[in-house]
Amino acid sequence: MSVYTSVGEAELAAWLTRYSIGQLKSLKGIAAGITNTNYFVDTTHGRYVLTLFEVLALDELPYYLELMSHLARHGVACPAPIADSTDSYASLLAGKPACLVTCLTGSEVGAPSSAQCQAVGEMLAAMHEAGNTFPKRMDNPRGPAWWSATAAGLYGEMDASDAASLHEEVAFQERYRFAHLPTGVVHADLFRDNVLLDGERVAGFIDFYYACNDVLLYDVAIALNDWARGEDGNIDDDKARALLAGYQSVRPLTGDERAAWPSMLRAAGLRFWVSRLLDFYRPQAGEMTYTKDPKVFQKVVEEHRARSDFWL
Ligand SMILES: Nc1ncnc2c1ncn2[C@@H]1O[C@H](COP(=O)(O)OP(=O)(O)OP(=O)(O)O)[C@@H](O)[C@H]1O
Ligand SMILES: N[C@@H](CCO)C(=O)O
Repeated sequence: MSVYTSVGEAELAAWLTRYSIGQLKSLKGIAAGITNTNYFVDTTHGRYVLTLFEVLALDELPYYLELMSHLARHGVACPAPIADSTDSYASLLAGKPACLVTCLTGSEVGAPSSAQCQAVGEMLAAMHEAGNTFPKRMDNPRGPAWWSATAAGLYGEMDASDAASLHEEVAFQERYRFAHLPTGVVHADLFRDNVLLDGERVAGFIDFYYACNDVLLYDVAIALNDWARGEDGNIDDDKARALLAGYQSVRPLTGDERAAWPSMLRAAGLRFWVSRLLDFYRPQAGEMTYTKDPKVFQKVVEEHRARSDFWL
């Protein structure tokens, strides 16, 4: 259940007068999602998605909403934010920062086919290319400095062999410098639950709230570690190759990127291993998240360590 903030029809109708999207017909809470409150909003002009932000503040939203607008304008499949009469994408509703975006077709796919993985890889590369002309910047709040410091605070509470494995990975990554690799706008959380698919077509990437400027290859590795991972936790070779083939059909990897790829797959796994450990050991009071299993990403990292074929 993810309607944390209730909005009444009268309150919404009054807020909608700032938009040029017709009259409110109905609103319906969206059950999926864990961070924000989402509603489908039907007006006389069509269907929109209303998001009330439960964590981000109003002044933090322009980077993300302007990025989505930029990407949609460039033909990347993602929701387009709707501007109000002050030309803003967000304002307060029921005391929360809120925005309206276009409603996409399609749905989340838990067990994607290789063709769907290929389509996601291709759209990710299109997103990276379109991001080249986005002028705003955002540092990655969950980069190497973050995961090293966060892991350091958790070793003492972890099982000794898990802590040793985590420490080994943090130390391994500290020896790598990815600064020479191509950078740009990355989604940074392109998991299966953040993509709507319509058959084999990507209907849209959603949830851009970890997007930032970072190494492009990192985004490919994050996506592959989730999209190609089967129920047994192992990476499926066909899906991994398909995602990479889709990506490279738009943006072929450079020689430096190919050389960095095995370490980058581990770095991308480490980031989610650490964030899931943090949620597990330090659940935030009042934060509306349920803990996802850190072991899944420990296994991903340890498998990549032992791997010899990286699908390139
Ligand atoms: N633009 C959109 N068009 C159609 N459906 C959407 C759109 N945005 C979100 N949804 C639907 O709403 C659900 C919840 O959205 P989302 O996953 O963004 O929730 P959240 O709580 O904001 O984020 P998260 O769950 O990742 O913390 C999605 O699974 C999707 O089904
Ligand atoms: N996609 C993340 C959660 C949101 O950042 C995970 O599965 O750990």
